[in-house]
Amino acid sequence: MAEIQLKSLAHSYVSAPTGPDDYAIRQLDHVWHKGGAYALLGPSGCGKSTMLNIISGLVQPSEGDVLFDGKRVNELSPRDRNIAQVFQFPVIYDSMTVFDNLAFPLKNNKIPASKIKARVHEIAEVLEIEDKLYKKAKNLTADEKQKVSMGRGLVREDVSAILFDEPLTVIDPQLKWKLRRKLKQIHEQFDITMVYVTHDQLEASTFADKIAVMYGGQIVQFGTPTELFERPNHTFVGFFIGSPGMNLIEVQRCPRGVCFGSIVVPLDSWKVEALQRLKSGNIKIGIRPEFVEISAQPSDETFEAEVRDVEDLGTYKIVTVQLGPEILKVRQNEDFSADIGSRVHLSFPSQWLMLYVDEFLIKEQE
Ligand SMILES: Nc1ncnc2c1ncn2[C@@H]1O[C@H](COP(=O)(O)OP(=O)(O)OP(=O)(O)O)[C@@H](O)[C@H]1O
Repeated sequence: MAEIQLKSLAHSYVSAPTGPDDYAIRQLDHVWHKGGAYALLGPSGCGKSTMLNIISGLVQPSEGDVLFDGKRVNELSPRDRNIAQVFQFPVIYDSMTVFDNLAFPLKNNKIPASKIKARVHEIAEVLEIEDKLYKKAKNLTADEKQKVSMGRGLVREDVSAILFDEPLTVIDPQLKWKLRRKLKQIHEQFDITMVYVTHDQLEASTFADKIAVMYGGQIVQFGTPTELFERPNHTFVGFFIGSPGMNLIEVQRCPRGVCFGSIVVPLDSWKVEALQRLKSGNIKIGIRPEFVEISAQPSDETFEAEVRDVEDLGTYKIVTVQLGPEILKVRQNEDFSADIGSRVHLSFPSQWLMLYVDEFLIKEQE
């Protein structure tokens, strides 16, 4: 097991990159700590697989260093880095039995036969494929094959880390949940550094203690699922995490706050000071649908909006409202009711009203 550090890392598939758009990974520093269960979450094309392949050694970074426990490994082959990688589609030998597939990485490392047998049985038991051990892999279902593929990653006790690249894509939806739980359990049992790539926020938050959100070749936030929800560090995190995502409104500077259309939103004094200091005109406010409050009566702190839609989602409702030129989503309890076209009064509690300049969150200490 190792601590994996990425230092001033950048990667371009173009031989002579001319600008940031030519980079699949833009320069970043990041540490995956020893024994952590991490998810790397982001949309298609943001650079997740490139990052995994740089860690495992399948791709050589064009700039920067990869360090395992402080030692530079840029020149080491995947085998010498001792990384296990589980891909989207099962990588197994069809003509071998399940036992031989699982034993293969250990035989390669010259582990004694008795130890191999014990370890293979241990992993097969955890993955619930013990009864398949002496069957040919080609006779397995797609789910079982992927379990074997995962088992080949998990079987080695000496690995620096296990990297999972969307491993549950081929798995039946009902089994996905079970396998994710299983991986979590394996992590707790064996205490291995695991990095799990996905574009599914639910998958990321059920597996990982901490999630790195990637966007446009950058890690825009690294935090717990709660941190990503409550304090999105970048507008993309606000939009991508949550269902529906954060309400984001383009605004202008106004005395004591910001405004859009004829709506003036007062801000805490430290936010106003930050806006005076920062020069950019790219300003947004963000608030999650869960944190917008609706009241029947107006007050000095409310904004009048028009109800456009009320969607009943069983245990809660999503209310769509029009506030000035903007459409917002508000989450309400299942007992909320309002006629379409009726007026409601919204308030934005200041601790949940985020301010973004150039897409990044403005924090109080800045
Ligand atoms: N071998 C390659 N040669 C050239 N460009 C590549 C190569 N592999 C990836 N890219 C480009 O690099 C960028 C990042 O791709 P990458 O596969 O790392 O993203 P991803 O987040 O894993 O996407 P997905 O979820 O679709 O797999 C994309 O623009 C992609 O087109």
